[in-house]
Amino acid sequence: MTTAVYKRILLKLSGEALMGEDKYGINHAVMRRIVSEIEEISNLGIEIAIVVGGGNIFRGMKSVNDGLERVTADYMGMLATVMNALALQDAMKLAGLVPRIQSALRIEQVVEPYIRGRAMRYLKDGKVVIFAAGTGNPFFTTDTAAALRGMEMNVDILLKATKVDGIYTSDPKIDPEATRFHKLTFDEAIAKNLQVMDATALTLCRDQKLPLNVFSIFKAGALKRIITGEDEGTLVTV
Ligand SMILES: Nc1ncnc2c1ncn2[C@@H]1O[C@H](COP(=O)(O)OP(=O)(O)OP(=O)(O)O)[C@@H](O)[C@H]1O
Ligand SMILES: O=c1ccn([C@@H]2O[C@H](COP(=O)(O)O)[C@@H](O)[C@H]2O)c(=O)[nH]1
Repeated sequence: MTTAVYKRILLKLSGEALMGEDKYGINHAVMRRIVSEIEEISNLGIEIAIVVGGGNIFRGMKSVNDGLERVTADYMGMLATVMNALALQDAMKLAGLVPRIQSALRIEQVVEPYIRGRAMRYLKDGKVVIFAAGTGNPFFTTDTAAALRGMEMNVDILLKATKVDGIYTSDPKIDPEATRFHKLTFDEAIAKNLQVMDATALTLCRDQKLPLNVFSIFKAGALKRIITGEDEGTLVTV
């Protein structure tokens, strides 16, 4: 019998992961594969909260160079995460999961607003809660939203699902010599400025002692292996 070592998790899904090998947007075949990985751990009785990124559609900082005001660009980035959340919700429904989106920005005809108590109840009821629109504030990222919501939901661990299989000495997409860390402390990750996750998110996790595991969502079964306590990706602790 498979035994889970975590009861409740916060899964940060990178927006860029949702586009697979495409250049932009959502690749629905990739989305279905990701959902099937989530379904596998939901079947183990894990309570799952998700923060979804928006980098596959819009990144605030990038558009500032094209003449947008930073705050405008960041709101556009947050709205991009709502689009991803809607697509993820429908893919989850098709797979038989029961998702609920809560948004940090109020757009009530589309999704319900973030209400902590309600989100906690959904999790206890076995529903998958998708947090959209990041923190609701410009100048932040969805990594920081993941750390924040993870702490608010009292999760056991923050799992950052991305395109690379852990934290490397430098960006493995650029540096072929980069080597992967199995384990790190938050202080080491911050001091080495490893870029895989922003410093605000790392600091929040460190201060609240919320462990973090960075792994590849494209590696079949990786999510389940982490949940069952196997060594996968990079584990960051205090
Ligand atoms: N030291 C490092 N170790 C691992 N990955 C790194 C490192 N430095 C930079 N990266 C890059 O960081 C990326 C992980 O960030 P990712 O794009 O998943 O997060 P994000 O920016 O939060 O997501 P989104 O696409 O939603 O904006 C990897 O694809 C990798 O190329
Ligand atoms: O709390 C937040 C979260 C996000 N943003 C903006 O959205 C985009 C997309 O988020 P990613 O974390 O890069 O996936 C981000 O570039 C910001 O512009 C935000 O302003 N506040």
